[in-house]
Amino acid sequence: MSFFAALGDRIDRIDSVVSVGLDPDPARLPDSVRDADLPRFAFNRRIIDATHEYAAAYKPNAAFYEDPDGWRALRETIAYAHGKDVPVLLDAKRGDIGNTARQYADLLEHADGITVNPYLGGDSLQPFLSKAEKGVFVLCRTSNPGGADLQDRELTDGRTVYERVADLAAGWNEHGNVGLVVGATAPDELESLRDRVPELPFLVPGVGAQGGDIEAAATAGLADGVGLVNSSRGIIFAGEDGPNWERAAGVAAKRLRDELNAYRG
Ligand SMILES: O=C(O)c1cc(=O)[nH]c(=O)n1[C@@H]1O[C@H](COP(=O)(O)O)[C@@H](O)[C@H]1O
Repeated sequence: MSFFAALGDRIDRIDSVVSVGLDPDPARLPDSVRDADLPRFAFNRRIIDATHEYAAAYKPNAAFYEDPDGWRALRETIAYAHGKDVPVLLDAKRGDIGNTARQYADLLEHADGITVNPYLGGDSLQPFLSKAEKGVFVLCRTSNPGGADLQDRELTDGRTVYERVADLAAGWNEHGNVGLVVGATAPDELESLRDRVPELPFLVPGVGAQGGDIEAAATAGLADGVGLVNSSRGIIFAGEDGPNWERAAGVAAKRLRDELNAYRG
């Protein structure tokens, strides 16, 4: 089954579009997991136990795993999430010349989808796009303050760079496996992109710790009901190092689901 068909099924089954970001910052891990063989996996496993009934997907960001133990923790995390029947989107933001991109695309062996960077153009993304059953989310209008520096620039044809990316991504969607990454901190752009590429599901990060717009995320993020709204720190560190940190994560995931559902209608 294709990534978006499976994601749509999961969204319908649990009535949630929440993506739980698994970004286990080592400096913030609770004491109770620090002595585990793989502390990041021990943490993620307990977060997954506490949140899976609200999680349409998990999104581990590769930055938190790029060392030998980290890769082991990531693989265990993905397998554990799959054991709970939750798809996993690897937030890797990759993009490179074809020969290198083919190696990066092997990252998709274990995950169900990936985030990619369009800066090197269409050929650099082919190794990802050609994996028809995997989801490929193209960075379009990012949530960080500097996202505007390049992405909002106007091109000679009057389009902004992020609009051009959206148009290109729509053209790359030969297998129906392409989505866009659009931050909730840019609600106007989010809404105009929904009108521009109505068929593309969005991954919308930036709610929670970055203070993004939940209403815009819930209304503009979805294409025919399919899309994801991600919170990482706002869920996984909701209880910080308190004794009930897992419970706090579960409560935060449920709260985000309910807030989004109030606007999903
Ligand atoms: O691709 C992403 O997921 C992403 C794109 C973007 O524009 N902004 C953004 O915050 N992200 C990621 O989404 C997550 C947000 O984390 P929190 O701010 O803790 O919710 C991090 O893993 C970011 O790298």
